[in-house]
Amino acid sequence: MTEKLKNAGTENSPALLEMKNVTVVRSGKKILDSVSLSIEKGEHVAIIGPNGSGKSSLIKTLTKEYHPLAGAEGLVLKIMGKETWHVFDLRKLLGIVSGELQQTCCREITVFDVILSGFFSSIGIYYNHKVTPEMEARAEEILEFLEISHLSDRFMHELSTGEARRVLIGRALVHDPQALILDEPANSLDLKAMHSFRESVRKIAGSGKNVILVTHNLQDVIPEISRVVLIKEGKVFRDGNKEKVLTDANLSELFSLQVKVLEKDGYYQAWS
Ligand SMILES: Nc1ncnc2c1ncn2[C@@H]1O[C@H](COP(=O)(O)OP(=O)(O)OP(=O)(O)O)[C@@H](O)[C@H]1O
Repeated sequence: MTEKLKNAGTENSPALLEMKNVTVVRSGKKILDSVSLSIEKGEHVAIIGPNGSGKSSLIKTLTKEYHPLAGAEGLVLKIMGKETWHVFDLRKLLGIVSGELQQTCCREITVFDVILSGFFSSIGIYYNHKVTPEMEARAEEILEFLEISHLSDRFMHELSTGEARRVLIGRALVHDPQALILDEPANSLDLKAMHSFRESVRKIAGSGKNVILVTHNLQDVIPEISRVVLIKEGKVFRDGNKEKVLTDANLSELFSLQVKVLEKDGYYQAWS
């Protein structure tokens, strides 16, 4: 057992995540296999793996969309020290941005309404939603923080992918979550959009929240992320310090391909 697992949080300051022996089975297949992973409050972590390795399933297990196989020996799944969560409270704690969410939001809804709708866990504002002046002030504050106030009245379906991605970060931030979880965040962003996106995420990483980045692309790993977890075939394959984990040998074994890793100014790239 690693030191990180032994020391997962304390009673007064619990770990953001404590997972031990978590196995998830879907359609008769083990998609997570005895996963043990602990993430401290405020820690920034990249979870990297090939397509189909189980990254999104791991996140869906955190958000209670997928459930671990009950009865596994030594099974633990705690978030902020608690095993049982109301899904609504969990959504306030974990701000999630994914490609799936972007597809759902790509409609005739204004940016301002999409951000506000984070308060109601909806997409858009409906007649039964009571929007308070405090909520509007918070939405405006977030637009400013992310430097996207100029997009406020634009419709989501008219935005570029990069702009929309930053709006979704804004939606995820309304509740001031402890963790921002980004699932394949920079997919299909061009160089400039990727730069703006990274700058937004770096700002959030500097604000004391956890940034948990799920990706198969090394370029997404911002310098603030110091720990990397490699996932292969539903298992934790490597877990540790970024410099020690992101090696040619580890990445080659992870992707079953000869891979060369390059680092420049705190950013990484993989060549095959
Ligand atoms: N609900 C489900 N029912 C059946 N199989 C599933 C389900 N969800 C995930 N899987 C399978 O579990 C495996 C892991 O999927 P997952 O989406 O977690 O991978 P991933 O690492 O996020 O992949 P990608 O990088 O392509 O998004 C895949 O083989 C997938 O087909």
